[in-house]
Amino acid sequence: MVHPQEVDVIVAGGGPAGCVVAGRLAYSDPNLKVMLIEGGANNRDDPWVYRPGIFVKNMQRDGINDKATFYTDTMSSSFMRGRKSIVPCANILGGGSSINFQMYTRASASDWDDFKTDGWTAKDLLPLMKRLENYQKPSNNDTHGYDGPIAISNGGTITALAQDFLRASDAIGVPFSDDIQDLETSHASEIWAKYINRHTGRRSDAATAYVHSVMDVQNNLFLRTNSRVSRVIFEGDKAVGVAYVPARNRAHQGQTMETIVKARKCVVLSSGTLGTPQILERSGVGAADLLKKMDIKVVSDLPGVGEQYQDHYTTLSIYRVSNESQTLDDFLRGDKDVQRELFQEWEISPEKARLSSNAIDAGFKIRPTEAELKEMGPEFNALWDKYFKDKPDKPVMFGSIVSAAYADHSLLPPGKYITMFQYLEYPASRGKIHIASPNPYVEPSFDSGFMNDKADFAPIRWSYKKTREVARRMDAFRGELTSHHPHFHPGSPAACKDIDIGTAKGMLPNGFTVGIHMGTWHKPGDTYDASKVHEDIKYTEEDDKAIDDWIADHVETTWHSLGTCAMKPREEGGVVDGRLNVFGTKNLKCVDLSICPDNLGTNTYSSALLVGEKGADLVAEDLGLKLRLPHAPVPHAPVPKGVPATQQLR
Ligand SMILES: Cc1cc2nc3c(=O)[nH]c(=O)nc-3n(C[C@H](O)[C@H](O)[C@H](O)COP(=O)(O)OP(=O)(O)OC[C@H]3O[C@@H](n4cnc5c(N)ncnc54)[C@H](O)[C@@H]3O)c2cc1C
Repeated sequence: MVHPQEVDVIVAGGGPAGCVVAGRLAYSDPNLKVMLIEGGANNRDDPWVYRPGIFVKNMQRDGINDKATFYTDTMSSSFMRGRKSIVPCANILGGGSSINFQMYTRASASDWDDFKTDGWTAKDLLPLMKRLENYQKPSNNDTHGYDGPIAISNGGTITALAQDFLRASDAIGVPFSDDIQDLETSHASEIWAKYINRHTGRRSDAATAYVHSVMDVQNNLFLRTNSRVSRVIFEGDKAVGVAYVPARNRAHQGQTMETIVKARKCVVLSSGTLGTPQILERSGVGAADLLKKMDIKVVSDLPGVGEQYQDHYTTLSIYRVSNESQTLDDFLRGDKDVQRELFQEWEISPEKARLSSNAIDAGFKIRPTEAELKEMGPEFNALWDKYFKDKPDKPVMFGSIVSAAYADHSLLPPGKYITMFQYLEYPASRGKIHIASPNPYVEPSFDSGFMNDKADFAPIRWSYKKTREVARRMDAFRGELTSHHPHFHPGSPAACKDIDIGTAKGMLPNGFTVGIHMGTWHKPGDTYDASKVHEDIKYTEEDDKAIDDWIADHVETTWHSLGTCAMKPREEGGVVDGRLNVFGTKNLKCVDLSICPDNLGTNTYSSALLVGEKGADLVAEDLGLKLRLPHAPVPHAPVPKGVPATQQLR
């Protein structure tokens, strides 16, 4: 199909939010011409996207993987002991939803209320939260939806390790709940849901749900992939179109080859937290000082563009588990027989296959007790008083278990592993991103800001200890993989102990070196006794320092970027108003997670979809349209029944 040079609405960026806006608007009126322009490739029916269990492959940085863009800190950071952080972002249609880990959580009600913007309270947004979901789990509350395009389920299998984790979490005071994504619970564990359709075993990505579904039944949604939007075209302060360039600048000796498409009604920027501010700045919307230095004509002086970058912070610790445990390690390591078996299983019965899962089957949200708070130091306590104390629905940390090592297996000893992820949900640290040139191919200047507020160390330190106590209490626990833990002094009682001797001998029964003794180098742990009553490990100040150094050396993105084009008053550094209009412009909206003025305690796919749904409503209102519900049938997925699932046996 030849693409028109003029449409009604242009959506720049095909992540979750952009897919929702483009798909909802196009479906609402077959006469409305909508163009979605995405920098990455089309994800349609890509088996490396839709098979859930292979998601880690999307994080390979081998020069071939172009499903992600890897943003690297421009300067090394003294807060991370001279290190630079790397934040991978999606570069494919569907955005993060095509490559993410598929973990389903939702923000707390107070997170939305804290936006302090009309129309954006949790109560206002609840109908939209429901509208997007095809919730396929049993539920104990009425906050979920059953007729939407995005499937949420427990996936094909849940490992016994997840049950082991839940039991051990209970033993340290984190109770089990059926559903902690009820917008209120902040201290409990659950079987962690996934963006996987339980009937098809496929990933539930936003492009398949909102865009391919409409393109299958209508011809007014024009999709342009591998095309990077370089800038918005303005007539005065009115957005009238965009210019885009080929995603890879291989032709024409580095010259930019722009194509212009006109938008009769409006332009929506949805290029994500790290993409959208760059487009704005290249278009003349940003801090006037910065733009003038680059000879960019100022359309609207908005110093908040690209500022207040936020994320969640991940540390991970890896543990040995028994040889009998069901983990994905052999599959991930590249064992051909295991890979063949698992891929075949997925082809034959995806509804119950091991690959119809992300192997992240359980997790928790936690808040500290009074006693724990006392140990967390003045910086965090000041933050607690300001941010958490009066908001009982806000968790401080998330923890989850992966039934495998989330690591490069070529660097690990043989064996079976679990990974404990620790996620800081509301960091106080802030970063920023700004263009370094008007040229869309030049890398921006990026400061992740990770750990630049000291208050962020204590909760991560606390949650490392918590998840370690959980791991030690699991029946399957067989030691700590010392390379993936803090380097405690070898004489400290807190020092990590690697694989237990029984597990080592079971794994390498003919090994002559198994169990040899050489001082601190080789000292296999005692045989593990699962029936033992555990005492919490006691940490000294020196131990805590070792944990903080480890945090500085290893803390990373949770891939949950937000906040660089905040929805707040212009005089407070805001970029968009409550209707997502960019201040000082006309017919231009930002609709993605860049608009969040504050953090959201959740894995952010649900929030990106929600911002997309809200954005779709706002544009529809502007254009005098009414959205058509339910949405077009999702390809490959059975039509939702619109009723809550029961605990069906398969
Ligand atoms: C590796 C990874 C793992 C994650 N795991 C989870 C998880 O398990 N659960 C969860 O809830 N969330 C997870 N997330 C987060 C979630 O996917 C994101 O929060 C969500 O995708 C953000 O949506 P968005 O629409 O704001 O932007 P994005 O998803 O970033 O989409 C932006 C889109 O715009 C495109 N783009 C950028 N610049 C341009 C340009 N100039 N022109 C045209 N197109 C452009 C990009 O290619 C991308 O497709 C993960 C994210 C990643 C990257």
